[in-house]
Amino acid sequence: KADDITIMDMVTPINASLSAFYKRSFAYYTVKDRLPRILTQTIDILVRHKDNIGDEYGKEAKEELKTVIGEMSKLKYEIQTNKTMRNIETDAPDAQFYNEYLAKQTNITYFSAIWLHTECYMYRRLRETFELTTHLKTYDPFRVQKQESFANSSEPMAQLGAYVLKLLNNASETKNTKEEFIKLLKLNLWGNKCDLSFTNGVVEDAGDPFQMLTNLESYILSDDSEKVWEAVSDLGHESQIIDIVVDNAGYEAFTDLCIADFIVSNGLAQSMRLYVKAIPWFVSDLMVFDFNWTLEQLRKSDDDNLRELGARWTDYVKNKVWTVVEDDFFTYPVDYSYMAEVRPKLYKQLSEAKFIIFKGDLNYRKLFGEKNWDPTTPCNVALQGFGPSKLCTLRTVKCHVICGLNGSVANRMERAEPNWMETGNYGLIQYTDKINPLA
Ligand SMILES: O=P(O)(O)OC[C@@]1(O)O[C@H](CO)[C@@H](O)[C@@H]1O
Ligand SMILES: [Mn+2]
Repeated sequence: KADDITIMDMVTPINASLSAFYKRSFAYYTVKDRLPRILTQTIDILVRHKDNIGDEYGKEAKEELKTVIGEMSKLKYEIQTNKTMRNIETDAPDAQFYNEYLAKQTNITYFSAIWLHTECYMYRRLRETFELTTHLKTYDPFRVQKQESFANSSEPMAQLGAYVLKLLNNASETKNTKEEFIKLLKLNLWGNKCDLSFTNGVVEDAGDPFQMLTNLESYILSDDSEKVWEAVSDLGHESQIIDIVVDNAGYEAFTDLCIADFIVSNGLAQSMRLYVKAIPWFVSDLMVFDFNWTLEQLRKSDDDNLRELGARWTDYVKNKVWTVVEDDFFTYPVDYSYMAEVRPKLYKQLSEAKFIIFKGDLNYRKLFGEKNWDPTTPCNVALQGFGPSKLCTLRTVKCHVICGLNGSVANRMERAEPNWMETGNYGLIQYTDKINPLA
C-alpha cells in the first residue's frame, strides 16, 4: 500500500535521482506544497472564468467544468495522500508512453517516484481532465495566466524591442556582432526568470531587462558565451540551421524571438526551428497557440518597434525561415537520455542543426538526467550520452540539478546562500560539444 512507503528524512544522496522521497529536498517541498498549490490556483482561475467559458464554449461546457474541477480536486488529493499513479485513460498517443513507462516502475507513489515523473504526470493528468470532456477538449487552463504575463511585460518588451530593432536595422554596419550577440544571450538568459510555475502562478513583471545587465556578471556562475558564439558563428559548418528548444511564453518567448531574429538577420543561420509544447505545460510553457497569439499581439501593439518586430517575425514564419515544431517528446516524463531510443526521428531532426539552444530549468533537468550530481561533474558526463549536436543551456537555477561548475564556485555558493539553487537568481550559460550521432 502506498502509505507505508516511508519517506526518508534526508537530503538527496549524491548522484541519486531527485525525488520527493527525500524529505529535506526541494522536490519534497514541491510535491508536498507547490504542486497542490498550482492545482488550487488553476481551479480558482477556472471558477473565476466559468461565465466566460460558458459564453465561449456553450452552457454544456460550463456544466462539464464542474466535472473537470472535480477531477482536479481528486488529483490534488491523490498527490497529498501519496497514492500510486494510475494510467492515463485517453487514447492520445503520448498516453501510451506514460502508461508503458509507469508499468516499468515498481510500486511507486507520487512521493517515491523520480520528481520529473511525478511533476510531468501531474500536468498530463490535468490535460486528461479536459481531453475526457466533449466541449472543453482543447481548453488550456493556463492560457489566461500566460496572456496576463505577456500583458504585464509590455514595458520591458518595449525597452528590449527598441534596443534589438536598432541592432537589426544596422545589422550590416555594426562591427561588434559578437559582443551584441553575447549581450542578447545574457538578456535572454534572464528572460527565464519569468516562469509562472516557479512563482506559483503569481504574475511578476519582467522588470528592467537592462538593469539585469548591470550587475549581471556576478550572477552568472558558468559563462560559456564565447564558445556559444564560436559555434553559432561557424559559417563553414555543413549545416546552417540553429534550433531553440524554448521554454516559457510571455517575456521569455519575446527574448527568444529577439535573439532568433538577430541570428538570421546577421546570417548566423539560414533557418531555425523553435520546439514548443504540445499540451499545457508547467503553467508557463509555450504552445503553438501562444506563439501565434504573441505574434498577433505584437502586430497590433501601439508600440511602433513591437509592431515592426511582430511583422518581421510573422514573415519569417511565412517564408519558413522559422518553423515551429510541436513534438510529444517534450512533454514526456523522461529525460533527454531516452530520446535516441524512444523518439529517434526527433533526435535525428535535432542532429540536422549546427547548434541547439535549450532554455530554462526543466530542460536543464532533462538534459542532465534529473540527478543530484556533484556540481563539478563535467556537463559532457552529465548528458549521459545525449548529444544530437553542439548545444548550450540558458538557465536560471531553480532546482537541485547542476553540473559543470568549478569547485570554488560551488563551495562559495553553498557557504554564501544555502538555498541558492531554489531562487532563480543565478544563471548558467553552459556549452557542450560531445556529439553522439544516432546509432
Ligand atoms: O523550465 P522553467 O520554466 O525554467 O522552470 C520550470 C520549473 O518552474 O518547474 C519546476 C518547479 O516545479 C522546476 O523545474 C522549475 O522551477
Ligand atoms: Mn517553463
